[in-house]
Amino acid sequence: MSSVKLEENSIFNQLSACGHQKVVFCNDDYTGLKAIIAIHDTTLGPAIGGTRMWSYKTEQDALNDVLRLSQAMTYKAAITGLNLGGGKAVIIGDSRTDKSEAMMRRFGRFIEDLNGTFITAAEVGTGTKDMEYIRMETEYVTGVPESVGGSGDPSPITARGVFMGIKACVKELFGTDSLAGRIVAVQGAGHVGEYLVSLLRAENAKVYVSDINEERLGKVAKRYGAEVVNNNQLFDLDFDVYAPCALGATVNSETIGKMKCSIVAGSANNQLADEKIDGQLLLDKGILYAPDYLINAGGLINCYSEIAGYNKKRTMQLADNIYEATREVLKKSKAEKIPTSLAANKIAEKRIQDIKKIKSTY
Ligand SMILES: NC(=O)c1ccc[n+]([C@@H]2O[C@H](COP(=O)([O-])OP(=O)(O)OC[C@H]3O[C@@H](n4cnc5c(N)ncnc54)[C@H](O)[C@@H]3O)[C@@H](O)[C@H]2O)c1
Repeated sequence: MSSVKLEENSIFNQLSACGHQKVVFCNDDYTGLKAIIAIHDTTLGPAIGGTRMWSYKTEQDALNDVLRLSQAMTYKAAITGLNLGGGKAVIIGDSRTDKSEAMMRRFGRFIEDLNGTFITAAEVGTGTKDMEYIRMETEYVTGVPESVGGSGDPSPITARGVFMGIKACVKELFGTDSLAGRIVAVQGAGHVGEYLVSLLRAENAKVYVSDINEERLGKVAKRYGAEVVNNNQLFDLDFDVYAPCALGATVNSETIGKMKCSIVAGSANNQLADEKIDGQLLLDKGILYAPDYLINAGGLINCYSEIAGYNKKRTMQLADNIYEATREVLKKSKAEKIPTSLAANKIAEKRIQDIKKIKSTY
């Protein structure tokens, strides 16, 4: 324990509060690059996480965001059984006007300096083209286009993981994981939503689908034989599974009050508006919630596969493992009478502690 006295709002205190290992501030006046790379935990392997480019109002906002997001990546990798740690990067700026090839390549050189302890991918405000620029300066980047040896669109893998999460919940409640005759409401007919609808329909589930993009909604519904429903009236309907595949925070005290379903399982990030309050509300109401960061881990699995040498069959297998991982979370939640979100966090933390212990021997 250090005897150094730190100011109340010191960065070191902030790092200690969430257990971060390292934060790197990257500055380059020529390209205008101002980035922060946060490495949360590398017990399980190199820290992986996307690079977000955003017009943060203050440096502190950027730091808060990168610390929060990198910690979440540690949990996601741990619970999915991947040998990866958690990290994240943010670039401060407007991705539409401030980005350039030189800036992204300079950022790639900062990543290279970290010698493989941090691997990045595309996130909000960055895309495959940016990853290609970063790749020119470092090999520690994933999510480059298929044409240059990458793994391409992760959405089919993400949908597969969500499908497995739904099946695990259905098994828990109904004793069989067959979806034939079950009713699933998919909110959001985008990349993941469309693949999910196709998997559900292939197993003869009845599917309601909603989206604010009418054209896309109509196309997806027609292609797979799903029923279009009004997004605002979704919770008036009776269905077994609510699959949020559009926005976060759609599971909150108001919507939980209206829900008639018995399962919540979808791809959207941060589905619970307040993890503690809403996790408990769902538990009290007897609604099974498949933690979002577990069942939407397909994107991360895709990146992992890219690092290990892409193999489609192996990648699908890893996504299928989400079934057993979800079963384990549900079992723990039931045994300890705790929300599934908390059960998932505990399982992730235990895996990290266990591996830390075995690595401590010479
Ligand atoms: N693509 C992936 O591999 C992946 C991985 C992990 C998590 N996710 C998360 O899953 C969700 C869906 O991702 P995606 O790649 O399919 O995105 P997408 O942008 O392709 O699709 C989102 C869809 O939701 C619709 N939508 C937006 N607001 C809506 C609203 N209020 N009500 C209903 N529909 C609405 C949009 O019109 C769009 O069709 C996002 O939250 C994303 O962060 C995606």
